[in-house]
Amino acid sequence: MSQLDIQQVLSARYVTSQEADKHTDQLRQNLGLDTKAQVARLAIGRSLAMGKLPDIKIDSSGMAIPATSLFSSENIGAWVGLLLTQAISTEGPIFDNMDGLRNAIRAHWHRGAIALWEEWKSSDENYEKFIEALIRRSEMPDFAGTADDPANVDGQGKSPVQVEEAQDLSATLTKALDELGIKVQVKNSLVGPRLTRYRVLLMNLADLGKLNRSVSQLSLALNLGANVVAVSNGDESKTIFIDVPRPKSTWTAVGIERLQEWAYGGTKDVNQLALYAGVDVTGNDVTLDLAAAPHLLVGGTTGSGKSVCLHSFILSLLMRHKPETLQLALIDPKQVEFAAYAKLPNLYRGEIATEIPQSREMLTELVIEMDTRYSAFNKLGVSSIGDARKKGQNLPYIVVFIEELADLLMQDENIEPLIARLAQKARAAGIHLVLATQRPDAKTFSGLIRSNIPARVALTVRTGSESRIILDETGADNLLGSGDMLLRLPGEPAKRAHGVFVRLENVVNIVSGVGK
Ligand SMILES: Nc1ncnc2c1ncn2[C@@H]1O[C@H](COP(=O)(O)OP(=O)(O)OP(=O)(O)O)[C@@H](O)[C@H]1O
Repeated sequence: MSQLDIQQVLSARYVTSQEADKHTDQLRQNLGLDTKAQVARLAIGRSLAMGKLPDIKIDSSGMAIPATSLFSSENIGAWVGLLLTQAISTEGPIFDNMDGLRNAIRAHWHRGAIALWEEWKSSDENYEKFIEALIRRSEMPDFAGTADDPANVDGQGKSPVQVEEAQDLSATLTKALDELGIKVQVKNSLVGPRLTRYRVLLMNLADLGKLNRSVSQLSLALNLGANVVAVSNGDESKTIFIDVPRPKSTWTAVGIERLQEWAYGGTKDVNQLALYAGVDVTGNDVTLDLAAAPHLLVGGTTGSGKSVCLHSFILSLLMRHKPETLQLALIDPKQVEFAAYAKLPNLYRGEIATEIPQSREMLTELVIEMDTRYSAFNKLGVSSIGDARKKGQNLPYIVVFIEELADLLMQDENIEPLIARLAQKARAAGIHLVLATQRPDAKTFSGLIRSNIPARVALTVRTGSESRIILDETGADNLLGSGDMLLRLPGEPAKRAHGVFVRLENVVNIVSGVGK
């Protein structure tokens, strides 16, 4: 039975972390708000939209705010209700006593304040841009639905499977296009995991240009955010595909079973580093070979699904390789994301680098490893890991995952040359990089690193210019969040994929089987 008593809830003070305290004050000043409680409410609201709370301990050495200032006595019931509903719907820690409530408020305040502060910085500290990004999020299709719910995951790994029935918009689409002066006939439609693909016959081919210019109006006419509808060439002359996003309650999440089916079902070619990105608009597998790529940047705003995407890449490799053919070098300045891999038998140096000096040492050692491999190749008369393997030299691939590139580059100027060197030269030595950042800006991703990391994954970003930094084109600013991504490989057009929803228990399960 719940031990929450409204009088107790109302008379309590709620304490935040030191970091959230600092950002709350910074945001109050920068946004010109009167009280820290206003920022705290914004932060808690922001965090409520970000999915399950991570299971980490958060300090309580920040400021305390009385309940009546934090929420007001009229609204506190609604806030507690929201916190509880979010905990239940994300399968987060459910609370029924004062300590649980205090922890939930502290965790949301902490996570939301950090997210808002990051978003403020990514908006170039420009008030309009910041507010525009916040509003744009709320204009996206209804994400408050249940796609993260296991019920939406197709246990057989087959897709598409609908949860709530998807609405057929053929008539609305035809009418909206007619109003834009474009006559069409919808031939049929296919309900994909998150979007419905309408196969449309253009009555007059000359209207194609007009249609491409009217995507934004068409999106708005369908009551969606600007530009979220995508138009592409169809499979017959005069036919085009119009992909229309649906409300989240009709999405089919891509479950771990889908990744396992691919990993265990396909050929285990040890000369490939196959990564499973997810499924495309119509539900087919989207994959890439990192060995050919040869290095990858994963960029996206906070909460867009970067960490989940990195887990799906790491698990793809672990499921197809044995420790003898693969080592993982993990660098995680955020300190928590890779913790579940700490006991992997094929962890490079047997540790996860979470501190800057440790990360620099690991990267230095990787450069030495690369040079040592090239000397060995010279002696063997070969020039790549593949040829060395043919001559019996069985070196493992080393894949380096860096969770938050910007943190490393900003905190130690000696790190950039090491990453640049690996990006330039490590490929033939069998060392590959996967770099993630939530700050896709020119400072983080420029120069030698940029020109030597040709494969890119963009999850949702705030602006077209952030999308261009990652992909060299816009588009990621109109993605749907929650692991929706654009994958761009050298010389190929960008492909859309909806990522695998990997949960912590999936990681723990798969990691426990490695090497057995
Ligand atoms: N493929 C997916 N399918 C469904 N939901 C997803 C998927 N990927 C991510 N999500 C949802 O988005 C939330 C945030 O994902 P994730 O933690 O990976 O974001 P992030 O970009 O790493 O954020 P941060 O930079 O703040 O760590 C998840 O908790 C989950 O609810």
